[in-house]
Amino acid sequence: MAAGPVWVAAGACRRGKSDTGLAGMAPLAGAGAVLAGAAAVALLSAALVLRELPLDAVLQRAFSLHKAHSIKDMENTLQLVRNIIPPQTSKKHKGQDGRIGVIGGCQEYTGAPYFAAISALKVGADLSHVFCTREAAPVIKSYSPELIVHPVLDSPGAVHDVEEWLPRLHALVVGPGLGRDDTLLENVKGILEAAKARDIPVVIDADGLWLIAQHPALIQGYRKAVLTPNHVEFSRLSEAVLREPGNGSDREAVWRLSQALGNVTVVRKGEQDVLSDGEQVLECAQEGSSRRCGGQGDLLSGALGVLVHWALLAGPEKTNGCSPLLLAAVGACSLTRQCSHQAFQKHGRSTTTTDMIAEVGPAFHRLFEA
Ligand SMILES: NC(=O)C1=CN([C@@H]2O[C@H](COP(=O)(O)OP(=O)(O)OC[C@H]3O[C@@H](n4cnc5c(N)ncnc54)[C@H](OP(=O)(O)O)[C@@H]3O)[C@@H](O)[C@H]2O)[C@@H](O)CC1
Ligand SMILES: Nc1ncnc2c1ncn2[C@@H]1O[C@H](COP(=O)(O)OP(=O)(O)OP(=O)(O)O)[C@@H](O)[C@H]1O
Ligand SMILES: [Mg+2]
Repeated sequence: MAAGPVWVAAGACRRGKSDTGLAGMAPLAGAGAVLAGAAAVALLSAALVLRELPLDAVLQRAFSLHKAHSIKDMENTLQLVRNIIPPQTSKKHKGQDGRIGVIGGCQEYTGAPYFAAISALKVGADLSHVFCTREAAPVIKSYSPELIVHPVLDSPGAVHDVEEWLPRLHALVVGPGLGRDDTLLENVKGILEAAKARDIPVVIDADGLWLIAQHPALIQGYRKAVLTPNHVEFSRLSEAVLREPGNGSDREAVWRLSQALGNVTVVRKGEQDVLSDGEQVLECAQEGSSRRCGGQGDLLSGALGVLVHWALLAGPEKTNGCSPLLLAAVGACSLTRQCSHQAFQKHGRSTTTTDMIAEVGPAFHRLFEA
């Protein structure tokens, strides 16, 4: 089996809540690691409840206590990601493995929504829709016959036009190539409200995060939302929500932002990805590449849209009580970095996101099926 992601986990995944916020341990391999992880999280939870230790001291202790077990946790976490992947059988019909909608695509940016939507298909969704502006539609359609492209995002009835499709969609990816036009952002506000009303999970990235920084209440407390900020987007969000610049590379800042947003899952991308649902903090340092071409975050957001659907569908017995969105984010982060790593080995300095998307199949197999 390929070396999995290098994880430093504040605590292994756990089964539901009890009075300490922890409950029965995962009956999985590496139980020792799970116990250590649980101890770390219990320590964190207890300290937070008692407010006796400053959080950073608790986090440091949690992480140091846990470092020794991170390999076991890493295997444990990766196994949990594998658990949520639906089997491929002849008994399924088109759409059952996922129908994903990407909300984004405007005159300036047509690549980002394409990258997100095609990545969702390559990960294993059956159908991938893009809801973009009228002028972006023919361009995105020209990239790929596999995508179903709706030129509605700047129409007067944009919210209604998208809302009509929501009953047929399992998850939305909001923001790739959206741009910051006020009318479009206003339409996306309505689309987010409609998605929440239907309990549809949403991945929010790129200019979708620009919108959230202006109106955090849009997703406050919506635990089926995952935010995927890069460094700059994280600072904007942290400034808007916590009134502090937020050093995105430290775990506490990510944990705080998730907490402040009501346990919305936050994935702060970077040299290491830091992930938190406001209860646990995970880090992914899966070897990626030193190539920083645009579009890699779009690959991640598209992959995440599918994995979120699968994780929620799998149910707690498969996720062992771990947050399904956090697990899905772990999977998407490690997959994106593995794609980057594999593509860079072949193309070096000339690697593009298109090359990375071509690696989704082999990278997925290597991480989750081999
Ligand atoms: N082919 C396409 O269609 C693509 C379209 N895309 C779409 O573009 C839209 C805007 O996206 P964006 O990422 O440029 O965001 P934005 O906040 O304007 O950046 C402002 C400043 O932040 C910095 N900076 C940027 N990234 C950083 C990072 N990772 N880590 C650290 N710093 C970073 C950098 O600052 P500088 O280096 O200039 O000082 C930059 O100038 C969005 O809708 C997206 O989906 C992209 O997905 C790519 C492919
Ligand atoms: N310094 C780094 N070293 C290794 N991997 C990195 C580094 N910075 C980011 N990554 C990885 O690159 C991917 C995209 O992260 P990035 O911060 O570029 O997102 P983004 O700016 O939203 O990308 P996009 O251009 O699609 O908008 C993620 O998988 C992240 O883990
Ligand atoms: Mg981005």
